[in-house]
Amino acid sequence: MTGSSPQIVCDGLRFGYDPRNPDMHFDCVFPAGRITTLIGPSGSGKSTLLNLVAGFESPLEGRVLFGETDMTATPVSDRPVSMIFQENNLFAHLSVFDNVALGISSGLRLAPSQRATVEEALQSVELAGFGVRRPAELSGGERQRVALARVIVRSRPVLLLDEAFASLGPALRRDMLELLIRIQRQRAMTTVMVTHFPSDARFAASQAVFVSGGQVLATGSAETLLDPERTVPEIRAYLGGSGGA
Ligand SMILES: Nc1ncnc2c1ncn2[C@@H]1O[C@H](COP(=O)(O)OP(=O)(O)OP(=O)(O)O)[C@@H](O)[C@H]1O
Repeated sequence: MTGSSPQIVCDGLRFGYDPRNPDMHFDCVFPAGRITTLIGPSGSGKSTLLNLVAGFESPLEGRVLFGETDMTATPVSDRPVSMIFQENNLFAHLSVFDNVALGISSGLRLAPSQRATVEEALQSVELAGFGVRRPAELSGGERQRVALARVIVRSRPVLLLDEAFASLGPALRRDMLELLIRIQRQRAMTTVMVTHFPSDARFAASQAVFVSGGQVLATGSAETLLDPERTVPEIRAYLGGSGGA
């Protein structure tokens, strides 16, 4: 793998939570340096696919490739990935500053220049001065911004988001997506974003992967795949009458 962000290939992945019944089968490509949205009905396997890419789950067959590198057997901690979940991204007993600093040093031993890096990251997510607080003293949106600040200092080339902003209201979700886009563009991270909001997917993503029944049913440009007028019947049905506001 080169220093730049890798294309991610899920090549013939077979998986089942019951290994005797590998009922999921994923083949797809997440283009290098782009934001891809992973959409599909509830229970279709989106989080499972994301967890296979992150390394939290292991396929029974197939390979996960980051660029030319086969990551299939690589432990989560050794994959060049940052991940943000809907909740519980932060350690409750640590300050906001330390939660971000963990992205640089798991032992929280930081050189002065690294402490400055943490402060800069907090500033860039508009949380300057919040470093001394505990996560419980923040709003849900602020907690997710701390998680984004940690993504900034970790500086990994791959970013995975599993419904990261789902519990926030529409205006705040849009603000968070704008922040995400800004951070993603600065580093050209290969980004995969699971969301249940087609409008969020259309706003942030250039590519889309549609998962249904444990399989990838369609991939392509987000603009086309998420347009009820131009997409395939399965996605039109998923988007519903309103076109998926
Ligand atoms: N840890 C687990 N053990 C057993 N089955 C699981 C586990 N996690 C998920 N599943 C099952 O695997 C299937 C896919 O789940 P997954 O969470 O990947 O779907 P999803 O598309 O992300 O759903 P949602 O949009 O509701 O979050 C579902 O049938 C789910 O019940």
